[in-house]
Amino acid sequence: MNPAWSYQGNPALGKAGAAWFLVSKHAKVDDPLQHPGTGLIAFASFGFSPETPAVFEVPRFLFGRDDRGSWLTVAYQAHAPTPELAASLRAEALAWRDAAKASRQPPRTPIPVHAPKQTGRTAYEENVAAAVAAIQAGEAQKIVMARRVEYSLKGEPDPQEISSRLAELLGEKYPSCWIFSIGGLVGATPEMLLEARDNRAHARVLAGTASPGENINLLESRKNLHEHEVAVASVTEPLDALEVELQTAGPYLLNLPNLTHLATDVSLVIPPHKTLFYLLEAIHPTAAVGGLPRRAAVEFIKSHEPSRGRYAGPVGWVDARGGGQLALALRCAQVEKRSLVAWAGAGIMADSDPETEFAETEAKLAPIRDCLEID
Ligand SMILES: C=C(O[C@@H]1C=C(C(=O)O)C=C[C@H]1O)C(=O)O
Repeated sequence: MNPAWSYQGNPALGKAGAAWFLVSKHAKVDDPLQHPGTGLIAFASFGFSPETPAVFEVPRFLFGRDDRGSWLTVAYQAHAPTPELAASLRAEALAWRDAAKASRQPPRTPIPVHAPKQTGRTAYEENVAAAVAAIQAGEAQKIVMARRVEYSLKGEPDPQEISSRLAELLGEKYPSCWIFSIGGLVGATPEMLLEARDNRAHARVLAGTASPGENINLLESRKNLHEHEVAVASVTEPLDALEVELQTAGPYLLNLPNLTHLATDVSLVIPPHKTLFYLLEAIHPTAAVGGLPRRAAVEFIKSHEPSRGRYAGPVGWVDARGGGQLALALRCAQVEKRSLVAWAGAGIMADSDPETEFAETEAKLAPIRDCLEID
């Protein structure tokens, strides 16, 4: 279904924010509920780097639900909106909802795929060794290296159905994570880049990981604590430079079904007349997915990895009141016509071991792998 509004091209986050500000300012919004998720909403998924085209759009119809109830939002563009037009769109939306309810309850059974042709293990371990060498040579302090794994889908897949099924399965298996499905990128992420409501925002920074069977106490591991500190500083330092008032709480242990992370919460006050996008542009990519210094790490990533697409980019939704949630697109896969492309990465420091880092990416692929039936 065509969106009511979409941003074309590959915007820098600040530009996307400016476009959204204009749309929000000029839109006529009738929203009797006025709570998070109601009113004018856009779904957004940006690339890890600005060369990747973003998906940023207002759906024509949106069915929302929270613990207070459910609602329907209809969005449209018209020069001279009339009550008749609104009524006919509402009728169309309800018919669409009923048809969707009747036809497709995605089965909650694993998605059949072929085993990947290659794990990419050797290439990944070589990349990690190269990153360690670059760090030891003083080119950077931390570089996050990621790998992509492609599963081909069996049978005659319907990408829309695969996306809904993957989102359902992830929601069931990873209830404490943020589930997203935007433009075929589907995942269950534990990391919140920035969520905003009124003039307050909040981030959850993750870095430092213990995989199952790895017998370490992250809160006593110098390597992991240092890796974590670097990631937290990559969020707080740019915000301090913008004179944003902030507080941090952490590190603490975040236990997930597949692994444990070191986590720090950052709370901040959004400066007057500034938006979520303005702050995002200052911190993305954080050292949780890029590295330190940011520019050197991103250059290294670009010269050693294929394009990450929208993996490790901001993903979520924004409203017209300056609120929203933009998480980091991790633990996710891009659904293509005949394949599913999953990504996972790990933060590399001077003393990282390629085999251990590979094992960590395997653990980070678990959420996607848990939803597949691999032959
Ligand atoms: C890069 C990923 O995860 C990030 C890297 C982490 C680490 O290296 O310890 C931990 C959490 C995430 O910030 C990923 O899941 O692909």
